[in-house]
Amino acid sequence: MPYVCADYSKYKFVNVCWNSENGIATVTLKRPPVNSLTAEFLRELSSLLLDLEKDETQGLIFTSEFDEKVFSAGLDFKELYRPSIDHAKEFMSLLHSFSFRLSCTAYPTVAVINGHAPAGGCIIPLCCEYRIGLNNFNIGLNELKFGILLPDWLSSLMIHTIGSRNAEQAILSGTLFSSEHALRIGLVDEIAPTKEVALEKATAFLNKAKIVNRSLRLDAKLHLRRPILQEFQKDIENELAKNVSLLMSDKVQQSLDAHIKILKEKRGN
Ligand SMILES: CCCCC/C=C\C/C=C\C/C=C/C(=O)SCCNC(=O)CCNC(=O)[C@H](O)C(C)(C)COP(=O)(O)OP(=O)(O)OC[C@H]1O[C@@H](n2cnc3c(N)ncnc32)[C@H](O)[C@@H]1OP(=O)(O)O
Repeated sequence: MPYVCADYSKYKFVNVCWNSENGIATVTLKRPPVNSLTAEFLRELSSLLLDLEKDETQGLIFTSEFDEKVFSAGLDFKELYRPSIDHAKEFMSLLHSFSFRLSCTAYPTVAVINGHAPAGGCIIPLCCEYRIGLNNFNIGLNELKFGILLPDWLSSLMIHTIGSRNAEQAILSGTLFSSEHALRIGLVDEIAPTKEVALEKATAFLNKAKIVNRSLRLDAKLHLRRPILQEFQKDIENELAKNVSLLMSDKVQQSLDAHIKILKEKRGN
């Protein structure tokens, strides 16, 4: 029977509920207000994956504390506006390593998407093996709309999930899909009426995975995900440098500035 060694209470931006009967960890993202990804958050998430691996977790469910509002708003605009070059490099490297690690975990993974998941907010769900959405949320890689070229590994995750034709149309048009549309194109696997039902469905998916030998399953997962994993590992230094220079470019910085202003105006700040 699995047992917990790591001290999960040390984490600031996630709540980990580890079920010692079935070895399933439910990880609730709770970085207010919208679970946007900062370097500190990514560092924490990466360290969490290592702890879960050491504890021989049998399955992982990601969900958000901000139920029916937002799963994750993607990369943190405010942190990425006029960063130092060192911070930009560190951020891109953390984003890359966390996404890679989540894509090839030894244990099965599910995202319960209980709120909006635009742009980088879709990264965790796409790295997971299975996605369950609630109604009335938007999800998609809409980066091109605000002048951000996706890293190859991220396009590749989308292609793996919804197929090349759908991915081409989705990425090139920068579409944010409603939950019903996301279900039709396979961006989510199921829709649930409530978070509780979604968590039950997630557990059912993870229980199904248990009937397969763990190490055989991992071999098969790595084989089936080889095209994505190759994109992650391809020319890493060059890819990271490309993303850093895109982030530091005037065009992207102006776009971030405009977005921050739009969000401020929306709140009447
Ligand atoms: C930029 C990177 C370039 C480098 C390229 C290299 C690699 C790229 C790899 C991946 C690309 C990914 C890019 C991204 O993810 S960019 C971020 C895209 N995200 C968005 O466009 C979402 C913007 N937010 C929203 O649409 C809405 O906030 C929401 C998520 C739908 C929630 O709406 P709601 O009405 O519930 O809340 P508010 O809008 O009032 O917001 C509340 C609060 O949150 C702040 N906030 C929202 N989004 C972000 C964010 N992404 N980063 C930081 N802060 C955010 C908002 O400002 C409000 O703050 P306040 O202080 O006013 O309370």
